[in-house]
Order: sequence, then structure tokens, then C-alpha cells
Amino acid sequence: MDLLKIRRKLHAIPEIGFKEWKTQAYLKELLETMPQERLEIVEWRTGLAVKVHGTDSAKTIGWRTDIDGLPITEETGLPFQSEHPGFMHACGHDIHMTVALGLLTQLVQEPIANDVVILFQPAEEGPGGALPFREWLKHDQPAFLPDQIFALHIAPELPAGTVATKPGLLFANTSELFIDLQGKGGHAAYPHLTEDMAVAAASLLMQLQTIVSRNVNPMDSAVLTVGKLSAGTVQNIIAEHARLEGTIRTLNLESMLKVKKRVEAMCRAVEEAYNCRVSIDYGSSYLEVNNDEDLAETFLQFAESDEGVKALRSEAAMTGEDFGYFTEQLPGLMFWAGVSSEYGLHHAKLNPDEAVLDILPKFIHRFFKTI
Ligand SMILES: CC(=O)N[C@@H](CCC[C@H](N)C(=O)O)C(=O)O
Repeated sequence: MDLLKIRRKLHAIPEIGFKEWKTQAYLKELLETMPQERLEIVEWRTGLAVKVHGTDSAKTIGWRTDIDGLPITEETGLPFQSEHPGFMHACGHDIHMTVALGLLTQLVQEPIANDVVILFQPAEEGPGGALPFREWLKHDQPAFLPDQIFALHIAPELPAGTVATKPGLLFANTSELFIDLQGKGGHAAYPHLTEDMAVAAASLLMQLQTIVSRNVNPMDSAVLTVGKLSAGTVQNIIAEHARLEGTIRTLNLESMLKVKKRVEAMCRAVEEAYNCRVSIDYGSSYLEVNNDEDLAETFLQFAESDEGVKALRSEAAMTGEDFGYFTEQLPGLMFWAGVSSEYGLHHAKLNPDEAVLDILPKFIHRFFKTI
């Protein structure tokens, strides 16, 4: 398989969660070109599960890749940039998928003893494909449910060829946050006859920023980011509607509940102060990613002794990943894979170094042979 060509094709067709139809069709087309003797393939919504039978299997090892893109307009100017206006693989899932395909190729060419199941999972960026995929595997396709599971995420800030992880907590709990404010708008010249939702939203946004600094134990950690704030229609009408869109990140569920309680209290206070209605929708939430302690040590020791990569021990991050629903029930490990990009995840100019396509599939194949 020409991994470079495949990555560029996948990069050009980003699709958001549970709409990855073209991506799925292309993945299926590629799978059909492979020798089929060892392969078993099942479809789940816009995803796929592919089993590669081993030569003398004692267990099933899982590899999960996410397949969705983001609603971001690409600004890389690359010749193979997104053909879908307003959408981009700005979180590296095109690289993730290509690494998974490279691993599949390796496994087909040189099978290992154990069975390997590769999960092409939709909707990581939202609303979350891991939980329903896991449940479907458990109840409808138990032969495809792995005994242990691995995944990677690209790390733009690390050099290509680096892999980094840690035992225990790697990624945070997340909850999306959507807040709508509704009041009485009106003429810009008559503010005393209205309730200005632009002002109410601005005030709420500033109050929300005190939750992490004033309500979360300083020895704990949390993030509350409002990534989008919108209000009103034109310059001389007082806004009757405003909306805040954000995300909450914590290191444990207790802190998540505490942050949400404070958000709710502040929204009630804004209702009172600005004589309006405020509604909260928490959208989708993900569990923290907890790496299995033994798998993490085994992986790090292997990577430290492997000549193809450089291993690092990393810190936990406030990123979210629905891979946490796999590590909730299966021993699992996620690691960062460096891709040397000047621009980071979720940036319109993210440009991962494609050299990793030659490094990572072979490295994972070598690792899978040893476990
Ligand atoms: C790796 C990564 O960037 N993951 C996303 C997951 C987003 C979950 C959800 N849409 C939310 O914003 O809470 C991230 O933003 O960390």
C-alpha cells in the first residue's frame, strides 16, 4: 500500500462524526485490495472492525483509530488540502487511519501469533463513537472485542519518531458546554426597555472564568474554555439571544460535578440579574483515559530499547478522548506520537510530518509481536 497517497486522499475528504461515509467507502475499497485469507471485516455505522487472524492465537489485541474530521476551514495551502469546504483533518485522524492501514498491511504480510482487531471508530471529536462501538462489539460481535487495546494520538509539538506516554491517567474527563440566553431585545437607542443578552453573556463568560481559579482545589486541575460566543443580529439591535459554546476538563468526576454545579449557580444568578432565561446543555462527555500500569511499563520499556523510535515519559494532558470508554473496561494504552508540526491540534495550519507513516506501523508491528 502506498501510505503517502492514502493519507493524502484521506486528508482531502474529512467528514464529521457519524457522517464518515466517503471515508468508510474508501477504507473498504483499500481493504478489498488486500489478501483476504486472514481478514474478517464487519461494519458498524460509519466505522469498521477488521480482524487479522494470527498464526497461533492466545488472545486478541486491539488497535483503535478514530476516523472523523473537524468543522475547521483548512489553511495549509497543501496541494492535497481538504476538498470539503469548512472541514479539515485538524486533529490528525487521517494520519491515525493511515498508520492503522499500515499496521494492517504489516500484519497481513507477516502475521503475528495473536489475533489483532483494528477498530476504525467514528465520531471521536463528538458526539463520541467509542462508547456505542464498545457496547455493540460486546453485545453483537463479541469475537471482535479485544482482550487489550492500544491507540495513538499525534503530538505536533514532539519530533517525528518520538512516542510518549505514562502509566495511569493520560487524558482528562470532558464535558461539552452549551449555554443559551434568551431575553427581550429591542432598539439600540432604548436599552432601558430591553434585557441585553450580549451584556448578560459577556458577564456570564467572565464569571465562568472564576470557577477554575476560585472553586477548584488548586492542587487539583480543571479547564473551562468557551471557544465560541455569539449574540444578536446587527449593530443597532439589542440582542435577544446569546450563546456560549465550550468545554469543561477535569482530572476526576468529582471535580466535573463541582464545576457543573458552579456553572448552574452562575446561570441562575444571571437569570435573576438580567431578567432572562438561561438553559444549559452539556452535549457529550468523555471519560478520562487511564492507561493500564503494566501495559504502559511494557510499552515504554519496549520503546526505549527499540531503534526505530525515541521514547519519552509524558505528563497527563487536559485533552479529551473517548478512547477512555475502552480503557474503562479493557486494559488499554494510548500514546502520543510526535509529528513535528509548527501548528498544533485543532489548528487550520496543522501539518504533520508524513515521515511517521514509515516509522509507526512497523514499530507497532514489532511491539505486537512481543506481547
Ligand atoms: C484529542 C482531542 O483533541 N480531543 C478532543 C475531544 C473533544 C471532546 C468534546 N467535543 C469536547 O470538546 O469536550 C479535545 O478537544 O480534547
